[in-house]
Amino acid sequence: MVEMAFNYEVIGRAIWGDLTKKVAHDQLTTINQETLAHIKAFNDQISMDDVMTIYQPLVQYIRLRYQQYERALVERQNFLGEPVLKRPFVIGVAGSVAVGKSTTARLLQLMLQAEFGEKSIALTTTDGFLLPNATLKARHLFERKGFPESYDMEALLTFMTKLKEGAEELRSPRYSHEISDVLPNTYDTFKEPKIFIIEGINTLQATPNAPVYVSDFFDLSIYVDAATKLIEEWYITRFKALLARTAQSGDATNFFWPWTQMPLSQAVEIAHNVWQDINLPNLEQYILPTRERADLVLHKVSGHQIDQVWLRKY
Ligand SMILES: Nc1ncnc2c1ncn2[C@@H]1O[C@H](COP(=O)(O)OP(=O)(O)O)[C@@H](O)[C@H]1O
Ligand SMILES: CC(C)(COP(=O)(O)O)[C@@H](O)C(=O)NCCC(=O)O
Repeated sequence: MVEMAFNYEVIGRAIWGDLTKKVAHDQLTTINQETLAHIKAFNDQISMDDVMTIYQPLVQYIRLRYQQYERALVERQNFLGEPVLKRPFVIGVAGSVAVGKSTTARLLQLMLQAEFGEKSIALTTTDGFLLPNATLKARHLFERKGFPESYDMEALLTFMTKLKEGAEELRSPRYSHEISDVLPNTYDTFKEPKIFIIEGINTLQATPNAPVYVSDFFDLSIYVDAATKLIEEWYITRFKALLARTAQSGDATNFFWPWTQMPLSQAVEIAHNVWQDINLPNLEQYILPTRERADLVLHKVSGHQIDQVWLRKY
């Protein structure tokens, strides 16, 4: 049996946190008050200690990788005697449902925007490429939501191809956790970003019947990891927050409304069952086995604190 994580350099929080101190001062991004305010406004639960200790060195590392990427692109086009193309540097973020992928991706977007400019950094999620709930139900796939067959992988691969071809304008369908469905005719649009972040449970998965993987389009991949029991806890906390928001809105058409009309303990029990029957098997069978594909693993412990960063050696 091959030991897990054997292909990674496992770097503890304190050592990782010290890395930016070794970067020449003129290259160091200082997180200004404005960026901190944006982060707080987006999620006030995010620890500022994590922002400084984990994310600041990570942004430095991404900048390094971005510079290497740009150089390689110029050298390749020079070799071919062709003009240099505008191809975004693509970062994929993977991990379980509710592990914190979208929070990590948004945090990275805000921090990279401070460095590269707001318009340069775009973000989308593969949730938008899920088949709509009505289609999943019609195909008897609703209990398989999040599993590979519940996505329109062809549309996702077409999107990735256009993105890397440097399309001038591009759009991706939007998913809403509030209604737990893809929003009809609602898109995010992108105009030639320098860095494109795409997050989703399936970003490192193989694509059945297609010659390429989504991750073939990535220049850097990140897997957000944690013990399964903790992720289940975070899933339930998020569920309760969504219920509270729905109850407060008084919107009886909301997907979560029926759960607001029963005792909380009963609703939470249903959520535990959804975790047990859908999201946990998906994690064990399809998501966790992709972890070792990632260039970098952010390992979380209680309270979402990152205790280790794993950097792939080979
Ligand atoms: N760094 C963090 N600090 C505090 N809470 C977090 C952090 N990351 C995620 N969360 C919370 O954990 C839950 C799941 O996070 P989310 O980003 O929605 O996960 P995912 O996109 O992987 O499903 C949410 O309630 C979110 O607010
Ligand atoms: C949309 C998802 C597949 C992916 O979610 P995410 O990683 O954004 O949390 C997931 O949230 C989901 O809906 N799973 C199906 C079972 C459930 O309702 O949780």
